[in-house]
Amino acid sequence: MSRLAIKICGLSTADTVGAAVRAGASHIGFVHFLKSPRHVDADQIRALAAIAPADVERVGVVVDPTDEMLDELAATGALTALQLHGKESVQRAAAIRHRFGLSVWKAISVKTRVDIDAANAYAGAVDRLLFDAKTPDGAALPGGMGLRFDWTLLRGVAVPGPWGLSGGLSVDNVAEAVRITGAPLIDVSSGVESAPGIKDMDKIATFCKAVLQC
Ligand SMILES: O=C(O)c1ccccc1NCC(=O)[C@H](O)[C@H](O)COP(=O)(O)O
Repeated sequence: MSRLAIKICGLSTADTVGAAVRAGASHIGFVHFLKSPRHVDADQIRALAAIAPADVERVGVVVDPTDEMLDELAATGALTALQLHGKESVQRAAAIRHRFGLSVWKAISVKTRVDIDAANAYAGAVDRLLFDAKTPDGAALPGGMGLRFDWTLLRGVAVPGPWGLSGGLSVDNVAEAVRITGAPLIDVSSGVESAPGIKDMDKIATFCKAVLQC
């Protein structure tokens, strides 16, 4: 079985980028969303991304971004992928992929099987689907809330193309999540923090170790 990919999301310091890389993360994520406690601006993303070796994918997380915002991020030359974490339509996702020439991920907010099925519409329009827990109406953030969904909804589902699992993962539950879903990529944020927006280097190390043992 091939090694699972790991994305540590919401990094905002050089130390924690280093910790993620040393622990074996294949992807590092930078949240560019002002309301998030993990928000980093374009200059910070440029500096943080430069710390990682070239073979580590650098994912910019955005929510219903404007082209101007994406122009600024793309101009950093720091990102290999954009993760669309808002209500972007299939057409908007495809247009972003075409315009910016970066790999495009679409986060799919999941509560029921209907949400999983709706992801099929993005087949061919994006490079990866990321199944994440749907946050409640009125929640402060559309992701990074430490919420999980019913992983059995993904059991036996033929996802069209590369995908990943996200939402409420931690060292205590990630092996079960992988066993149930068979996810090829695991994404985590709150589960490796000591407080919202504060990544914990030890938690990053133990989480990655647990994933790599799956
Ligand atoms: O993390 C954020 O603050 C965030 C804000 C706005 C949109 C998306 C955000 N995070 C996206 C991620 O990829 C998270 O890793 C994912 O939602 C899982 O988060 P968690 O449940 O905390 O592990």
